[in-house]
Amino acid sequence: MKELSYLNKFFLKYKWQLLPGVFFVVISNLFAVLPAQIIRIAFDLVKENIAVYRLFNGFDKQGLIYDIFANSLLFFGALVILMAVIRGLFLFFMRQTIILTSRHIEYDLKNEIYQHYQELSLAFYRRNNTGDLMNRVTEDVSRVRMYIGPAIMYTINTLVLFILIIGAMVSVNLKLAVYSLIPLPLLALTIYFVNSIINQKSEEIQRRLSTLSSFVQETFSGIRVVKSYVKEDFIRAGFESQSEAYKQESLSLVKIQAYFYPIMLLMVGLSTIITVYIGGLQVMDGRITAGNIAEFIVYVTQLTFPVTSLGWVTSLIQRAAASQKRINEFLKTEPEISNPNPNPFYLKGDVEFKNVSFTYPDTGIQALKNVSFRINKGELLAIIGKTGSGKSTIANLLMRMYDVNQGEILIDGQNIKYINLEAYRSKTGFVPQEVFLFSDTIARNIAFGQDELDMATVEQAAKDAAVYKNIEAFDKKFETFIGERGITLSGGQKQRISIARAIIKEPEILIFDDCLSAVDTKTEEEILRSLGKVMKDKTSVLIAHRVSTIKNADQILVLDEGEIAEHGTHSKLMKERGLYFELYEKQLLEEQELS
Ligand SMILES: Nc1ncnc2c1ncn2[C@@H]1O[C@H](COP(=O)(O)OP(=O)(O)OP(=O)(O)O)[C@@H](O)[C@H]1O
Repeated sequence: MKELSYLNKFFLKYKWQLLPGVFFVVISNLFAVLPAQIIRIAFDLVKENIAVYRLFNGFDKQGLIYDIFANSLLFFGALVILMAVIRGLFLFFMRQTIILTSRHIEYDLKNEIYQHYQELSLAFYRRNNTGDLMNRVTEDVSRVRMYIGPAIMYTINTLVLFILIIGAMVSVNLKLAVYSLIPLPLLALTIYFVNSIINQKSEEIQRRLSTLSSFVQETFSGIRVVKSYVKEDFIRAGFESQSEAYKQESLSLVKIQAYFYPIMLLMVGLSTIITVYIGGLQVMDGRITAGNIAEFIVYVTQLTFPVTSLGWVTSLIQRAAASQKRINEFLKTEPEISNPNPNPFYLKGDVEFKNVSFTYPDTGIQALKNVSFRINKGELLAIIGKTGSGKSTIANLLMRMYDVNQGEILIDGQNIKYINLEAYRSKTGFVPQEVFLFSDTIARNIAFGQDELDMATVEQAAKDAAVYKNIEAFDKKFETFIGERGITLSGGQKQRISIARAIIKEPEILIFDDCLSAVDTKTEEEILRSLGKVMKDKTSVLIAHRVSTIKNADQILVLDEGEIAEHGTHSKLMKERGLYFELYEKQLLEEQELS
């Protein structure tokens, strides 16, 4: 319950919508209780009038008495209908205020969580899986809304109705009131237990369903592997057993649900029988009228739904509290990387690593050890090294996806931790190793970093990334849709679109993380030639596996197990006859064998 207090700020924000809602609940309940009293008056009237009518047996006036009697009954009937209509009107207002507000709060909460997600650093996304992130912003928020809307509305409704009805019952006859109310707490308890079981079962079904969907999603994404290994039957059997488990859970839920209504009706029936029996005794003793019994039966029926909702509401609140706890866990997670400095920052492009060491926080893998180098504005630094030697880690640190453990990274002479991060990132073009393109048009994918789509610059960026001709060859050219609903691009095309996206920002620093791996050496040369123009006067970091890609760089770093093994220009490193030289010779040999 403590967790739910997080929502109080929203209640405060929407108090002028919620307070009238509470008022409408009270009024609607008043009109729910009044008809019972009208029914009592009408009932007693029927009894008295029948006696009077019989008295006039054989007299002319008997017809007149009948007319008066019938008209007054019609009048009471109309009154009950009127009350129901007025009640309906206020119930409508009640929903329009309370339930509507709950939707507003749901919207605010979703946006707050999403906003917070975006502030969290890469390490957070490594720790938590996407499914979990999605669930908290959708499923959990929906459960919390059930507390804000229906749970609160029904709680107030039940409270008000209880006070009004029990007050009315006690004022008529205390003994009858106590007896007819006895089965109701039992009903509330039973509903609570049945509901808890239903919730447990529903959650289990939900879990089974998501396992089933993940299974289907994964097997369809990997359908090429499934088919090539002729594993269709094996996969089908897996699907069947997952479906069977889902079916069994669903069947057991249906069984429990089948108990729900009979139990409820049994308890209500018990209350009515007790009311009629004890009420009858009281009428015989002359303490109440027969009309009072009718009045009490209406009261008991009216209490049924609120009592039922009491059990339901309790489990709703429990579920909402558990969901809010999960949401709070994420909301209270502090971003490890934050923007410390809102002052404007105009990036020039000098970069320096000073004795940088870095260990990944979750795995404890030390990826860099005492790395130092300096790149002046306009220079090209190339990084080469075995797989896992720490090349991408340098790119990650340069984008400040993580903070270093030891040493410092200086940008234009200032520590990267203290400069305006947004200003810095917006002037740094990063092409990651794993290309990610959105399910959107090619034009919008390239223009991702732009505030407004400008086709002239999009086309220029495509030309600079040497992908323009490929795009022009598509039917819809730059309007071609890519991703799940669109065409499938080749690995090399994707890489070049990703490059175009980075250079369209006109960045001062460019980082290419092994983004030419999927193109042949001829295309690679073409890309490097056209990129040469873009990279002129800009600071660039080029991570590559092929020596041919990087030999013209101003400086080359050779990394080995997180350390700089060699550092210098191509000719210097060739003279040293170390790792770089070995790599060069090996790759030269491979190329000769291929050609
Ligand atoms: N996000 C991460 N969390 C934990 N450990 C990581 C993470 N990324 C990389 N590592 C580890 O850090 C080390 C250096 O990895 P890095 O990606 O920098 O190597 P690389 O030289 O770029 O390799 P490749 O050429 O294969 O891309 C590896 O041992 C890797 O397992």
